[in-house]
Amino acid sequence: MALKSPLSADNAVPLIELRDVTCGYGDRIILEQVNLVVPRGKVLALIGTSGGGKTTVLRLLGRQIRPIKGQVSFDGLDIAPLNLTDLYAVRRRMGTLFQFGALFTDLSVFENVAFPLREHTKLPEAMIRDLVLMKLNAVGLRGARDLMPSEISGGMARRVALARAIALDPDLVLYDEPFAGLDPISLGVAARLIRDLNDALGLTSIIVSHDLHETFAIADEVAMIANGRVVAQGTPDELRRSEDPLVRQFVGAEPEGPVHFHQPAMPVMDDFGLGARA
Ligand SMILES: Nc1ncnc2c1ncn2[C@@H]1O[C@H](COP(=O)(O)OP(=O)(O)OP(=O)(O)O)[C@@H](O)[C@H]1O
Repeated sequence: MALKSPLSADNAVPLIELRDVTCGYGDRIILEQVNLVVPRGKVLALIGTSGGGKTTVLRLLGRQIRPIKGQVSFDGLDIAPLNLTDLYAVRRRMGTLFQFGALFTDLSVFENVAFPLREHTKLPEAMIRDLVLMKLNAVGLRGARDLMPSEISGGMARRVALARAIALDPDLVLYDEPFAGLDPISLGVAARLIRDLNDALGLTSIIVSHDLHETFAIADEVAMIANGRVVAQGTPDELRRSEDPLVRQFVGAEPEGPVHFHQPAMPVMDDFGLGARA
């Protein structure tokens, strides 16, 4: 398969589309009839309650899990029937930055960013060097190339992970909690960088985050997932102004509302053995 599908040039085709997707783990349904469109060039934030299924959406896109029903399309291509070679070609077009960046601790900053290039290409060393330094420059860390992960701050580590995520010039970058554990300044820097790289490199980005303030500041669109469904999708302003009780509860951080606080469980009396004693 060609690295880019013939549909790549067609801007009318969204880069990502989930159509009526139902999926879960074992017998447990997590997402039900979810529809989600991510237009090219945009930054989409996925927000919602813990355990609502945001990371599951990212797993669907990488086909780490498959839908029970419905279709997941990348660049107009249904990814469910792809053979492994074609699936890997699609995955190469997706960069990922998962929680805390997870750098290889025994590799230098330079080697961390070079890793995907060495794994997935046969480029000569001189070209790998240039590409790595370009990516490190883009995140402001060209000067940190020889440091080890233990010698850099958490914010710097996140930026190295970002350079690694874009090493192969992906079309799509998936961020799962990219701001977790960062101080407010590093968080602001990381958020701005995600936005700037998205625009400068012509990427499309999906960010799963609980940091609504930073996420709303950089996202073009926000989709909220609750109770297994996309309950709202719109611009940050549209979500802020939403009258939907679910959205208001979450965006306004109100403890009471339609989002369930408790995981479904047997009655509390039964769990503590009190039901039978009455
Ligand atoms: N591999 C798995 N096997 C079984 N259940 C899983 C698995 N991964 C996730 N789940 C369950 O699926 C639900 C959705 O998980 P997911 O990680 O997608 O939620 P999330 O919205 O990303 O949550 P958070 O904001 O806490 O990261 C959770 O209830 C979780 O327990």
